[in-house]
Amino acid sequence: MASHIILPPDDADENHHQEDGELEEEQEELGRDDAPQEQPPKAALPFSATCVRISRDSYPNLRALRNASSVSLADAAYVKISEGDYGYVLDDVPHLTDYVPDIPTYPNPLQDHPAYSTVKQYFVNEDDTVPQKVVVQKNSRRGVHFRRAGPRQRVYFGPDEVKACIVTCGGLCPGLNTVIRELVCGLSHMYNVNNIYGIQNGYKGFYSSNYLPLTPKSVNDIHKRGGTVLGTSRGGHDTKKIVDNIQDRGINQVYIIGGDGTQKGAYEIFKEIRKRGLKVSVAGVPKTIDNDIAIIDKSFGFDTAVEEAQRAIDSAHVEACSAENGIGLVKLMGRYSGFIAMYATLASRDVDCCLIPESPFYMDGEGGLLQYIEGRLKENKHMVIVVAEGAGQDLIAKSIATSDQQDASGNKLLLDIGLWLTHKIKDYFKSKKMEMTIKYIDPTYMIRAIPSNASDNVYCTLLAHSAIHGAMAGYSFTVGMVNGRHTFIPFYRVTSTRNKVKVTDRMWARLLSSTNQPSFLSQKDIDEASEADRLANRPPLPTGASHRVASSFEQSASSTSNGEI
Ligand SMILES: Nc1ncnc2c1ncn2[C@@H]1O[C@H](COP(=O)(O)OP(=O)(O)O)[C@@H](O)[C@H]1O
Ligand SMILES: O=P(O)(O)OC[C@H]1O[C@](O)(COP(=O)(O)O)[C@@H](O)[C@@H]1O
Ligand SMILES: [Mg+2]
Repeated sequence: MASHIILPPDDADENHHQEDGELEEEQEELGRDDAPQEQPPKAALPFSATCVRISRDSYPNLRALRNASSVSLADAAYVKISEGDYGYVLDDVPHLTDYVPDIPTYPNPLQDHPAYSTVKQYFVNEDDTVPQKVVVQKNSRRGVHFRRAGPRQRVYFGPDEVKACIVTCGGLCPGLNTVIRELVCGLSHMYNVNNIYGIQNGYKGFYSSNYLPLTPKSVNDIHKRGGTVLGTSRGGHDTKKIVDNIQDRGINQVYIIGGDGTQKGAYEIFKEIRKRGLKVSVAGVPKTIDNDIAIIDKSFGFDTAVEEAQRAIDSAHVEACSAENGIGLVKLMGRYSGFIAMYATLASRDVDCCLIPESPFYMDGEGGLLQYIEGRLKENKHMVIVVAEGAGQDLIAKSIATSDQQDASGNKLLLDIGLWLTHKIKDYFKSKKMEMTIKYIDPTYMIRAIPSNASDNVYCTLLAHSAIHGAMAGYSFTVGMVNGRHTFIPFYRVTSTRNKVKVTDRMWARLLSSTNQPSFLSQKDIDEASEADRLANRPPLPTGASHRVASSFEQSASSTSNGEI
């Protein structure tokens, strides 16, 4: 592998626009290791001593990488990249040794753990990385890789040294308690850590509440409950106060569970810790019910939420079928991304129309939603509509006065698209003098305030363990599954973009073909999508795609974004 590179902030191009995503079988067996080791002394540099500062202009790949992930000028200083043969790029995560000199290392206590003694090749090779894109052609460059998660042979914290804390922030999500439980049990059982604290009610709990001591006993049953035993909140991120408290209380591992906003907060905390030269690992565990965090395959709790959303859709279907010209309308979570609505629709097969924020639609006239509903009722006598809460906000704004209110985290407060649609549909059929009934179901928090299902529970366990292994090994990162492998992802990567349903990808096409709804895309929209695809070096959409585009989208290139295959 070639030299490490940290992109310097001083040559960053501020105005540049975007141009352009189980451990054992492959591992080398790594032997036992018993003695603590001193690191070779390093000069105290502002950046990693193992890193070479280079001019970004001389590295077109790095420029593309930086542009592709929208790294801000300030954050360019923290980007840590290595290049290898055939276009291999490692988008690496920060390590304690980047800024703290002479840290001793210790043998990983797992090597003496009876439960793990049966595992032949337990430790991950330090050089293991995971590709962001797994679909390649013969001449493809190897592309961006992330450091593989998993236990390292040597750790950067001594047996009694660790003082860890756990915080949950943002909205609820099934599985939060499982992650908390597995962080506590994993730290305790795998690394013999006894000092673990819970921060109460989100970021503000760092400086405004007592820290709760957590033990495997105190968290034993919590995975069976929804919510978070620690409490959560939006707002309250004060970097200086938070890091002051981390420093004053001697915390050296910070586990932060939360969504895109929370991971941005984790990044700010990491930067302040680094500025102060503290020996503290920051590990983010991404949480989002909307599945909108970039890079990762899927967020924990998402499957559970989709399963619960099914129940609402089933009820809507029963109501719709039992009335003459019955419409069942279900509103599901999804502020900016319609993954829950899309997957619930695909899973249900009872849905006639799914509306998401990524796919603008219109109500009136030829090809509009009202005409489609009328046709569907005449044909089938009932229909089910699923709408993501962030869909159609532009339409509501046109018809009623709106204000730009925000929640404590700065998220725009949405208008109720479900109620608005209900009134519009009723008015339309009244004007047509056509009998119909509409039943509006809004399960809101019911899909996220539940315990996680079996597969999410296992997923949460693996995420928690990966976070622990990474923190013990001295890294700061967001943990995430990429192409089925657990990885350490740089904070800036998961916070610089939001994952969205791509309406020009196959998954949305599958949905269109399963509901048979109009795509609401004009030829202009399709042309623009084709151009975007072309710019991203993907095969363009076939020309001549028309109003119903499902079948033509089937031929478009496969995506590497999460949730779409
Ligand atoms: N850009 C940011 N910098 C620092 N903290 C942030 C930022 N955005 C959000 N936060 C904090 O992260 C926490 C959760 O954010 P929020 O957006 O509400 O939820 P989520 O993490 O689920 O996306 C809040 O305490 C909020 O103050
Ligand atoms: O009412 P709250 O608690 O702010 O949460 C509601 C919002 O949170 C969300 O669930 C998104 O939160 P995530 O960060 O978990 O993706 C939205 O779908 C929803 O609008
Ligand atoms: Mg969010």
